Amino acid sequence: PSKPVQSDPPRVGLSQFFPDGVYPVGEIHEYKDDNTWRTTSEEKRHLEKLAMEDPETTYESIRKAAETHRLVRQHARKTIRPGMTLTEIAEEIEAGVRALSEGDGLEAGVGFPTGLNINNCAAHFSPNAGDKTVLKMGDIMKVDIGVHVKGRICDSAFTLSWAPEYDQLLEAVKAATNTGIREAGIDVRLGELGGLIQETMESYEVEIGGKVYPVKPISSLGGHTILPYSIHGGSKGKFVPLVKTNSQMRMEEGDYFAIETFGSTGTGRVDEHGECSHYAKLYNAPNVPLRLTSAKSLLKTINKHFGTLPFARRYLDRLGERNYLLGLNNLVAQGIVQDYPPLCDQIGSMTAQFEHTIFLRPTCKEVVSRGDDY
Ligand SMILES: O=S(=O)(c1cccs1)N(Cc1ccc(F)cc1)Cc1ncn[nH]1
Ligand SMILES: [Mn+2]
Ligand SMILES: [Mn+2]
Ligand SMILES: [Mn+2]
Repeated sequence: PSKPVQSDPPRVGLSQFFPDGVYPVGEIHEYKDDNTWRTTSEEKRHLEKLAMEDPETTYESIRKAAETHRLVRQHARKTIRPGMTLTEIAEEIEAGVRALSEGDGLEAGVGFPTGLNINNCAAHFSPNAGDKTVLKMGDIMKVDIGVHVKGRICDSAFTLSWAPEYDQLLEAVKAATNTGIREAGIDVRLGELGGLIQETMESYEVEIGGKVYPVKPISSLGGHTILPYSIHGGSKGKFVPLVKTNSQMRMEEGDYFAIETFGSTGTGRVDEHGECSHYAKLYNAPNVPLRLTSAKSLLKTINKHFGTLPFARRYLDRLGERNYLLGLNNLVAQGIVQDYPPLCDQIGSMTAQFEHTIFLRPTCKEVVSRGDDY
C-alpha cells in the first residue's frame, strides 16, 4: 500500500504511520551526579526491557499519546488566531486528539479538558456550552492539552501571545520549566527542585505597557505525578513546587511527572474564579447510595466514558446528557466527583505556562512530550 500522508488538519490515526506499534522516543537525558551509573547498568536495562513489554507500563502508549500531542499542538500553534472563539479552538484540538490517538473514551482520546486560559487566568478554564468568548490580539493564552492512550496521559502546555511585549514573560517561564526538566532526577528532593525553578523564574523581569514587573512563580501551582487514568495521582501523588520548600519528598525510579511552571506579573497567587468546566471522579470515590436519579444516571455515563479521567461539561453535552447540572453538583457535594474551577491571579495580571511530561526510567530520563516547537 502507498505510504500514508497526514491530513491538514491532522485527522489520520497514528497506527497508519507506526504499523509496528513502535512510537518515537522522547528527548533522552542521562541522569546526573551519582546516578550516571544507570546508563549502562545491566540490571536497569533488564528492568526496562521487561517494562517495555509489560502492558501495564506500555512505553508505547505514553509515546503514542506524546506523538498525538505534538501533531495536534503544532497545528494549533499555526492556526489559532485572535478573532476565533475559544469553543471552536477547543473543539478543533479535541477532534485532532480523538482522531490521531484513535479513541473516544477509556481506550484512548482526550486525557483531560483542553485548557484555554487567558491573561490573569492560569489553569483549568475551558469553555462551557454557549461560551461566546473571542480571543483578542492583546491576549496571552495558555493552551493545556491532554492526550491519553490506555490511561497513560501526556500532559503538556504552552503559551501563545501576539504582542511582542510578552516575549520576555514567555522566555522566563519556558526557562523555568526547562530548569525543572533538567534538574529532575531519581532521588532529587521536590523542595529543592522548587528552589531551582524559583531562582530561574525570579532572574527575569519584564516590561509590559511601559511598566517593569518581576516575574513571580505562582506558588500554589506546580508539577505532579501522573498515574494510569489519574492526572495527579490522588493522595499518593507528588507535587513539584515552584518555590523552595522544606519538603523532603524525593523523585523515584519509575515516576511519571508533569513538570509545569507558571509565571505571573500579578501577586503570584491564584484563587478559584468563574464557572467550573473541569471535573473528575475521585480515584478512591466513596461508595455512597445515591438518591437522586439524575446523579445515578450521570455517574453511569461518567464511569462508562471517563472513569477517573477529568472531563469537561462539553463532553457530557456531546454524549447527549441534558439538564445534568443538579446531578453533577450532587456528585461533587457527595465527594464522588472533584470540581476543578478556573485558577486566576488578580485582574490585570498576565500569566504564562509551559509544561512537559517526563518519565524517570531506570536507565535515563525521557522527556516524552518534547517537540521542536518547545
Ligand atoms: O492543578 S492540578 O489539579 C494539580 C497539580 C498538582 C497536584 S494536583 N492539575 C491536575 C489536573 C486537574 C484537573 C484536570 F482537568 C487536569 C489536570 C495540574 C494540571 N492542570 C492542567 N494540567 N496540569
Ligand atoms: Mn492547517
Ligand atoms: Mn497540563
Ligand atoms: Mn499538569
